[in-house]
Amino acid sequence: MAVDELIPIVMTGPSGVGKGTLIDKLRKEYEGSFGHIVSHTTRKPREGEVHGKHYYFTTVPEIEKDIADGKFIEFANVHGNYYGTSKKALQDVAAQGKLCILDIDVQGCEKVKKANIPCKFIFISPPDFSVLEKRLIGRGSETEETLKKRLDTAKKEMAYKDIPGFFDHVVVNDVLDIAYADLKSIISPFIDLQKSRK
Ligand SMILES: Nc1ncnc2c1ncn2[C@@H]1O[C@H](COP(=O)(O)OP(=O)(O)OP(=O)(O)O)[C@@H](O)[C@H]1O
Repeated sequence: MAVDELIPIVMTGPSGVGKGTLIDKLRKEYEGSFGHIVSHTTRKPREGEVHGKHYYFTTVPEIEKDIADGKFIEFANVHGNYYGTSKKALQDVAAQGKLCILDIDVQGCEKVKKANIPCKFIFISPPDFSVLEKRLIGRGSETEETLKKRLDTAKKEMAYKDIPGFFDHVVVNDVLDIAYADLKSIISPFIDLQKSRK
């Protein structure tokens, strides 16, 4: 498949499915092809997360003002925290001739679609629901309360993958290497295009 436009790649899927893990692998293998889009969030930093690198950590009043000013292409309030991608963050990456990869939730995808921004939409799905719970517990990032919230949200998000035409691709993340190979086959035409434009 040939592509002729360096459109952003949007990865979504329930919390704990492995989006971050897959994106990290892509970034390692194709170092230099992907720009770094720094999202904004009002959640507290996890250990090791750096402001301006992993996220712009911001406050609710600040992000609400920027959203009202139309500075975000998508944003969502997930589990009581805002997450969003500013237009400027995408422009910064495009200006460097790099490929954008967005890790956003399903609500964010809806907003990007409504904003008519052309993107490649990829849903990362768990093989089954119990796997999600295991991965979230295994990651050690959740309290009992946030785990329940994430799993409740995940149930709703999973329904979207079956909406005809909503996603361009669904990748099942069961065995990591197989999921990664599937993802690579979808993304490699974009990598080729990005490299040819250097
Ligand atoms: N195929 C896989 N098999 C087993 N474990 C996996 C697999 N993919 C990811 N994991 C593990 O599952 C946990 C959740 O993965 P990750 O943090 O990448 O999820 P995420 O979708 O980015 O979540 P969030 O949206 O909450 O950031 C991590 O501990 C990761 O190492």
